[in-house]
Amino acid sequence: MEAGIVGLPNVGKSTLFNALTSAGIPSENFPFCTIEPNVGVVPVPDGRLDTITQYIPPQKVIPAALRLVDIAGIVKGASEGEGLGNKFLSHIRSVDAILHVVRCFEDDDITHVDGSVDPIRDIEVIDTELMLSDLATVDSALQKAARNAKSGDKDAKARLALLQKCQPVLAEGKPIRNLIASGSLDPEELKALKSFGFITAKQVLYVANVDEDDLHGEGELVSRVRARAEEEGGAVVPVCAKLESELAELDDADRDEMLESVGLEEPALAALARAAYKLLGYQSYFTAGEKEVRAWTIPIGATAPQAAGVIHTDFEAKFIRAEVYTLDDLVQHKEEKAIRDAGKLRAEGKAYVVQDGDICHFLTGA
Ligand SMILES: Nc1ncnc2c1ncn2[C@@H]1O[C@H](COP(=O)(O)OP(=O)(O)OP(=O)(O)O)[C@@H](O)[C@H]1O
Ligand SMILES: [Mg+2]
Repeated sequence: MEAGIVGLPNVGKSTLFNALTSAGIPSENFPFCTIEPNVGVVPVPDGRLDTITQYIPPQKVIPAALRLVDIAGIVKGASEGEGLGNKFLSHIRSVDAILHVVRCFEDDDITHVDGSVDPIRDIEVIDTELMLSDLATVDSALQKAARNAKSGDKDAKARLALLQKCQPVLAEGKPIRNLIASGSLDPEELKALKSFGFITAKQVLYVANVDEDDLHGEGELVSRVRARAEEEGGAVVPVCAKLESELAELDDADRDEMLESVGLEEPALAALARAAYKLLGYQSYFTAGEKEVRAWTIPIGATAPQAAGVIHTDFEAKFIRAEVYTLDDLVQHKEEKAIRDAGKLRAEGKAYVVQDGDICHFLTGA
């Protein structure tokens, strides 16, 4: 899973990225501090991995990973080449989801490019640029599709028809995700849509970058962002990027102490990852053995062969069956052999829909 971080300049994107990835890239109080995009991989915290490793101690534990792309701040006019934004938008065309960092902290020492803190205005500036950028994409794709469709090719005609549905939505100032949410596209069209890399087709998770004294996001500014997210079926996670970056520098014991002293149960990454999973309709299953215990990310509803295909593309086609048990089975019986002896190790076929938290072995053919 890959998420792209967007937002106005100087709102805390790189601070957040650093806190999550411990990458130590520059995050200073001046707009456009980031120029080249930064890519980092963060492990997704999952307490179930700890439970599994209590019973099946492995040589290594591999949590699910979230790839983050931190790009330059986007300003008004970015889609036409203002600021640094335009060129960098291309770096987020392939991500699965957008993390939109919105400034919700008041601090006179930190420059706001528009002079005041106003999260909804800021969101609209970014949304407009993303829509204009998609509109440019749709316009050039339309020309190409129209040329190709002249040959009478069926696929080319379908692409043209799809683009003709997208164009008016964007021209009206609406994101493509509204078109998706309206349910008027069929599965074929939804699949084809991906190939265009529209930024506004992606789900958005708002990261409300809050003051140190509003860590739970109960303030007025965050509630405005929350209302906005609800309107579009998105979600908001309050994060104090500054505090998170301080937490990231500490060792485990000091971190727990600091979390307790500020009244937080966990670093924001855990909540962020959970929200991103939920928004994207993702879940995890596990593989567990002496060599490694590992979490894998799959869409809700994935069948056993599709889940196996995440491990290795060949496994999907070569899938024979899966042996599946649950975390509860493991806690109750303490080892796999006992689970098998108790008749709880289920043999599942191609149609099995993998459930969140399943522990699986896949049997595959040559
Ligand atoms: N929650 C917060 N409270 C107070 N200050 C913050 C908070 N989050 C970030 N800052 C400060 O805001 C400044 C800008 O942060 P950062 O460089 O991460 O922004 P950015 O969005 O990456 O900017 P650019 O688009 O220029 O790359 C830094 O000085 C940082 O310490
Ligand atoms: Mg930055």
